[in-house]
Amino acid sequence: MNTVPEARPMDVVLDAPRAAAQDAPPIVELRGVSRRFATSLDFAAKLAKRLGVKVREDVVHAVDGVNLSVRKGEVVGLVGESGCGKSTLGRMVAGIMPPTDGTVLWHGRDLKALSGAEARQAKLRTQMIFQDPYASLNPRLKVAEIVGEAPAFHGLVGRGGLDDYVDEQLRRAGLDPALKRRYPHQFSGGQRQRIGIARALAVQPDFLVCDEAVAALDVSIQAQILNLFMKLRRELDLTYLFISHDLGVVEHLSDRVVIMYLGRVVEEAPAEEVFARPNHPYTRALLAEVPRIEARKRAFAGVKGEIPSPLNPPPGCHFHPRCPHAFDRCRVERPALREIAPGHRSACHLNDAA
Ligand SMILES: Nc1ncnc2c1ncn2[C@@H]1O[C@H](COP(=O)(O)OP(=O)(O)OP(=O)(O)O)[C@@H](O)[C@H]1O
Repeated sequence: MNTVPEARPMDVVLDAPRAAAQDAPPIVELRGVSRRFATSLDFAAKLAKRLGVKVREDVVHAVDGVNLSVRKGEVVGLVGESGCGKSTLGRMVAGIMPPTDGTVLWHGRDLKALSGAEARQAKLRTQMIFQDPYASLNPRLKVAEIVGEAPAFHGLVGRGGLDDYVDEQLRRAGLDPALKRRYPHQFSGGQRQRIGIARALAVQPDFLVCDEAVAALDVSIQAQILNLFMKLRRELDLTYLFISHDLGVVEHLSDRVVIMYLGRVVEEAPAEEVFARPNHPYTRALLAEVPRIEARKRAFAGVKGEIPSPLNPPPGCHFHPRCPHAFDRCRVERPALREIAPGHRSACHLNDAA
């Protein structure tokens, strides 16, 4: 395939500014948010259900009673093993998936209570960037159409100014506007991610939810895209929820890190604090004996055993079957996420025993 070479080789040093955002108002706040999914029934079970026969439907507890806020100007890193509910939580934060229980507040207002126009505003101002940009780029549209479609539709720019507007977004995302008549398949993976970012920027968001946004890219390209996110943060005053299974990525980028395990938040703290003084046994296991330089490759090397199925999560503390410190209480009682130091919360019964 004839791809265009990477347009802007960049210095791969990550330089996330750790802005003090503790006092800023939350852009999004989740209060006691849960999301369950009924597993899909096979044909016979569906038929039986339709005929009024009681059919046992299994329920996946993807997200279970999460409180989380993302403040204006923050970069929040959300980390956990595959299947722990990160993407589901990200979609609820972005307002594109409603919770089964709990409330999502956007700039202090219940998302469900917004008028049609306000809900559209909320959707535009919060944009999601996904792992596989190619899957969400229409292969039949040229880059200029992909980037220009939404701002034109929403009246953010007049037809006369659209061409220049698209060029500006492409430049911001590190792409040469001269390439805008090309199709997505003519670009490399990193450049496609830049097209996805230009498309998101084109609707003038203030909040980006990045779901494994660099996971599919080579390490050197990952660093370029991460640098781009941080540059955009400085230029456009953006706020980020950065979802990743990769502790290395999150460490470099985040002001605050939230660790999830089987649908629940088990620890959250300023990034330096999580890496210097991890409290929860799960967080400590994640970080255990992971030499900094190797963190990318061995993000979860320290955690023994498999993550249990969210179809049937263990009672009490979900982590107890894998926890070397578990005692009786852990097997029956859900630990509350409580403050153990300023801005540092952990959900572990060991903190009460201490
Ligand atoms: N639409 C859905 N229908 C049924 N189950 C779902 C649906 N979406 C997610 N799940 C289940 O919810 C759980 C959490 O999934 P989610 O994708 O949020 O986790 P994740 O931490 O983002 O994992 P990964 O990094 O592998 O994407 C998983 O068990 C998943 O199979």
